[in-house]
Amino acid sequence: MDSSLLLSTLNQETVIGVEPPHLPTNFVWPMEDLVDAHGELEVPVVNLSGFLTGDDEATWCVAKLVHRACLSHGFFQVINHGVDPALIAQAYAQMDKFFRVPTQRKLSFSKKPGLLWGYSGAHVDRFSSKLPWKETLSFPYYDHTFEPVVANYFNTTLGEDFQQTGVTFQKYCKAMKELGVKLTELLAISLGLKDRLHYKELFEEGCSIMRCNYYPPCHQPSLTLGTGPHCDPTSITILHQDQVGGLQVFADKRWKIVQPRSDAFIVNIGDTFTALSNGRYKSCLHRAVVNSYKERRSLAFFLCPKEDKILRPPQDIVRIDGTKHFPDFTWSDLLLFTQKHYRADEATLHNFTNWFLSSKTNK
Ligand SMILES: C=C1C[C@]23C[C@H]1CC[C@H]2[C@]1(C)CCC[C@@](C)(C(=O)O)[C@H]1[C@@H]3C(=O)O
Ligand SMILES: O=C(O)CCC(=O)C(=O)O
Ligand SMILES: [Fe+2]
Repeated sequence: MDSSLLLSTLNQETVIGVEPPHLPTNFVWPMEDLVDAHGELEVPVVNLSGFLTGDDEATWCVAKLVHRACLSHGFFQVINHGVDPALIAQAYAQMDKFFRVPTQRKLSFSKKPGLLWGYSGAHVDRFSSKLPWKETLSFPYYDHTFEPVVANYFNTTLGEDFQQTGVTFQKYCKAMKELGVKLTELLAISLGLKDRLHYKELFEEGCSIMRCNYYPPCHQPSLTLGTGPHCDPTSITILHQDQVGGLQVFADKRWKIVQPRSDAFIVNIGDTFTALSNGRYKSCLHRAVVNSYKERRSLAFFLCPKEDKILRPPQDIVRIDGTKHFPDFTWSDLLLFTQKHYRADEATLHNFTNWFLSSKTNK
């Protein structure tokens, strides 16, 4: 399907009294992915204030909460995280400015094949079925070169009328990286590691992924999905959703609604951190549904380790567990798998492990 035709499908105006055309079949998802949610997920609320100010007792308390949440379905939310609410509001405002740009101009920022960075409309450039009802803008964040990589990205790739967007997301991503690295410390504590900084050096020079998700209203929301069922292949996701609601987590054999909280960031464990915890912490299975009455936005920051670092769980954990459940791999290996060989879903890590081991034995 031609991208601009597809995008006019995504962004069609509903005209009162005029029957909208049927959803194109490539947006229709299988029934098993469309099962209704049942009730709300009781999301553990982790108050970070004591941990962030070095209060040992408060740290111990939240580490136990995080441990329980990560053992069950790899999902919790954090409050008193230290991120300025005004910065979050500016990020949404700048994201809205981008997605309001005329279709042809957005298409001019399209991702190059095989690359993550840039604009995508329903991933029509990558997939021909189960198209997600969303537009995305993805860009890199790293800080070990001391250049403002996000501000530069917007200036050079999107042009000077997006200069303020770049400045805003430079600040936003810096805040996300700082929070993310602190969360790796809290996760190390929750796993009982002697060295609470054990994971930190994996991420300091990593290139993380910032993704703005824009979900237009859909006239047949029950037939499609904004983002299909999946576990994030990355390590830790720090997500803010607007107040419209749509994020759902699969827990206790049911899809559960995640009630938006404007003062909270949602944190979910990804496949890479599941491997780094030797399988103890669950990679959270989640999806995003759409609706017929209002667009929905989410800001997803995917913390990623340095691409070439060998990823393996701490020896203490493997010794206690008696076996190492995943092969040593790099984030570069897993990212390549999701971008060139496999569409990330609920079984990415299992299929990656088989692919990775078979490709090694065939060498
Ligand atoms: C490494 C990544 C691949 C995806 C973006 C990041 C982390 C989440 C992944 C994704 C969102 C999981 C669902 C499928 C996907 C194709 C999507 O809907 O965007 C995934 C992303 C991607 O491959 O672009
Ligand atoms: O938009 C959401 O709430 C979830 C998006 C998501 O899971 C993702 O981008 O990986
Ligand atoms: Fe996700």
